[in-house]
Amino acid sequence: MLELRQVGAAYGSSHVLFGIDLSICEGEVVTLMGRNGMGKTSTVNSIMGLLPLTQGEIRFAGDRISGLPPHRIARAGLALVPEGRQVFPNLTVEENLIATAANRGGGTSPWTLKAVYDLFPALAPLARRGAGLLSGGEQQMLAVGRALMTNPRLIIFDEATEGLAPKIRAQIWAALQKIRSHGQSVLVIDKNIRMLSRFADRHVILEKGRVVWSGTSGELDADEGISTRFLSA
Ligand SMILES: Nc1ncnc2c1ncn2[C@@H]1O[C@H](COP(=O)(O)OP(=O)(O)OP(=O)(O)O)[C@@H](O)[C@H]1O
Repeated sequence: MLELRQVGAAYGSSHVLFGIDLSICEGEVVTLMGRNGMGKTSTVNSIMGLLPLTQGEIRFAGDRISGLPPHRIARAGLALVPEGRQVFPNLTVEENLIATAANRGGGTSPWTLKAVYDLFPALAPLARRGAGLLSGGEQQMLAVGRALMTNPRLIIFDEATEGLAPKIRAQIWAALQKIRSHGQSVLVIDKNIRMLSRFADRHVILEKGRVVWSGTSGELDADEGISTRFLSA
């Protein structure tokens, strides 16, 4: 469904990605891991059309999407829950959810307002509250809900639990498990390797803008050295 072939990218003259290969099949959950500054967010930005490619190509659902503007890529069925929970602060919770509503994936049981409130019961009583007045955890739930309301073919979570209190973090992980059980294809970036190995099918580890390891959760669990070599601080 998503395929990156030999993707390179740069911020101006500063090259940060060097020939990334990555693929995600329908219904698969794949993680992108690596220490700080290794290129995870840059890879996501390349997929979403926010960072131009210097080499390679990105295909999604059979079509080439690299080179398209971000709104066209989103319309093709890709949704991003970015780092730092971006919601419209001047709209209410419900307006935020409705603002993005669509059925881009064309699924038969699309996400609706009710389904999002069932997923995050804490949001329902806040429906008419301005999103800018929510706590960090509530804003993150809303950011996930907004992405789901587009009914994407593939949803990308970039550090969705970063900086949240443990209780809220657990709620977001529980929601991600439910989203996954809907058969949703997911690309997830997070530092919690234990949660990721339980949650995902496959993993891709980046180091200095290159893929240095990829494999299944079983392979990751079987070799503790991988985590020490590529992930620990
Ligand atoms: N806007 C930017 N301009 C110039 N260089 C950037 C920019 N954003 C990121 N970089 C550089 O690109 C490289 C990869 O950064 P990136 O944010 O993709 O890493 P990351 O793996 O997502 O890290 P983190 O976990 O800290 O978010 C780093 O060397 C970083 O300094």
